[in-house]
Amino acid sequence: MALLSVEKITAGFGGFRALDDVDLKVGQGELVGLIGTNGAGKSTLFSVATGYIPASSGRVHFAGQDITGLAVHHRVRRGLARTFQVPREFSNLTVFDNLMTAAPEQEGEKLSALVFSRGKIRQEEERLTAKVCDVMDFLNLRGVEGELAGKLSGGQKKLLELGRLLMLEPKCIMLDEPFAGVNPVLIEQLCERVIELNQRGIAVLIIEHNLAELARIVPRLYAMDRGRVIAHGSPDAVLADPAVREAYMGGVI
Ligand SMILES: Nc1ncnc2c1ncn2[C@@H]1O[C@H](COP(=O)(O)OP(=O)(O)OP(=O)(O)O)[C@@H](O)[C@H]1O
Repeated sequence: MALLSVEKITAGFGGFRALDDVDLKVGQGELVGLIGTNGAGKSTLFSVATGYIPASSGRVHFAGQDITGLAVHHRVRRGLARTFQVPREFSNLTVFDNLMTAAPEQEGEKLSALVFSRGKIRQEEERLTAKVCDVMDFLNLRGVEGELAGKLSGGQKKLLELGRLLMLEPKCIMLDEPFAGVNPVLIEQLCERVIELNQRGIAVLIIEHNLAELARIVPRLYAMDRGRVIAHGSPDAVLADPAVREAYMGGVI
């Protein structure tokens, strides 16, 4: 059974249909790519799957449950989380604090904390600090932990955004153009991290325009055009598909 299953999804903006009867599946621990020309509907599909935009018809299942009507934070709690094309870090907070604030629930912030012992709150803070340190080590962000996030390079912001996802302990991450605006050295680093996360069992769905880079790391690809899935399968098969070649530059890829 698929971990994430998007079934016959239609969604749009006003009278415009951005997604038209879209089916897509990501298996447990799978690494899947999603490609398509500008405006094909890729980000909208991410938004529908993660609850930012409602579907007008169709269902979304995650880990065997129907999550179609659930709010974003309930989907996150179940382990489904996404990044955005433009990272959404808190630019006036440090890297460390950005990671700290991404953790799902912090005892020290809850009203019920008033009745918790100080020791318990401190324990929770220590646990979170250790987790932040693990994430920073994993993403090679230790050297900038005290920097304001707004001052980071484009690539470091993408790493931080990935780090904020990891604080949520997700089962499935959806990465929206993780390599866009990132220098080649950091792209390499991001690729390695994504592959390693996947090897640890996290399912990954990646939207990427850098087809060569994507085809190198994913065993399976979906291609979209004008709101519909037009091909899926191995990267070689999808990139050779006539409908895909036609959609991209009239058949020149
Ligand atoms: N908030 C919105 N309001 C109106 N139309 C929108 C909105 N968001 C997206 N669209 C339209 O929906 C269509 C699909 O957009 P979407 O961003 O999902 O495409 P995409 O495949 O992610 O494109 P890109 O690769 O350029 O990011 C486009 O025609 C876009 O203009």
